[in-house]
Amino acid sequence: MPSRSVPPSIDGEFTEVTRGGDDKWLPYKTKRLYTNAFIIHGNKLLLGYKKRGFGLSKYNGFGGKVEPGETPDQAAARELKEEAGIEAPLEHSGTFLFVTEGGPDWAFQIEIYRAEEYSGTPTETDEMRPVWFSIPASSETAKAAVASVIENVIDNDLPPIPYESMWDSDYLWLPLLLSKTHFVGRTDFKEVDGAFKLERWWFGVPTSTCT
Ligand SMILES: CNc1ncnc2c1ncn2[C@@H]1O[C@H](COP(=O)(O)OP(=O)(O)OP(=O)(O)O)[C@@H](O)[C@H]1O
Repeated sequence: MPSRSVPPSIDGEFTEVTRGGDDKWLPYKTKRLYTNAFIIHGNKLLLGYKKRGFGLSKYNGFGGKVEPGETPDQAAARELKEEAGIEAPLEHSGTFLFVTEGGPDWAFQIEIYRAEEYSGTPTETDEMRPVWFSIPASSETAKAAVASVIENVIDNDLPPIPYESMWDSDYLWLPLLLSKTHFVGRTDFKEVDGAFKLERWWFGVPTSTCT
């Protein structure tokens, strides 16, 4: 059987990590840039509970639209400060394109960031309520957990990452972010009665990082 091609929006050499659904990728006219930032502190992950607007009642990283004249890096730092009240040395971790059937004719291009340190105190704002979750142990996170014990920031009483209250595609790429693996991806959703259903997806990592 011939191997299936990567989605048309993916440029460059990437090795597939996961895909699902058919190959009928939705068309879109333009892309709009957004950011999403995640703080990983020892074995804890900081998420925000969205109190208004797009993604209402979901847990997500902190982020929003890249404003005219801003780079995505600048927007990510600004949104983290505005929505969670903190600053962090954010590193770019991945990019994905999100298109919705029954939604706008443009695609969200979401630039994802991570940081393992931060300054300030996560503070609830009009838009987001920051909440810590525990990161499950794996070979990578076990190392972080050891570091947490040393730093005395370990906390075993936290709830696990609430994938059931997050975007349906988060479980596909969040483990890559947690393990510091750069990724690219594409998701197509269908909007039915205000709910977003994942229809097809593709995520990959740069071929040069594969062994
Ligand atoms: C599968 N789809 C998705 N998966 C994961 N995250 C997603 C997402 N689709 C949008 N997001 C994020 O949701 C935030 C919306 O931002 P949003 O509140 O609309 O922007 P901004 O803060 O600029 O708006 P206002 O100031 O309220 O106008 C922003 O972080 C964006 O990256």
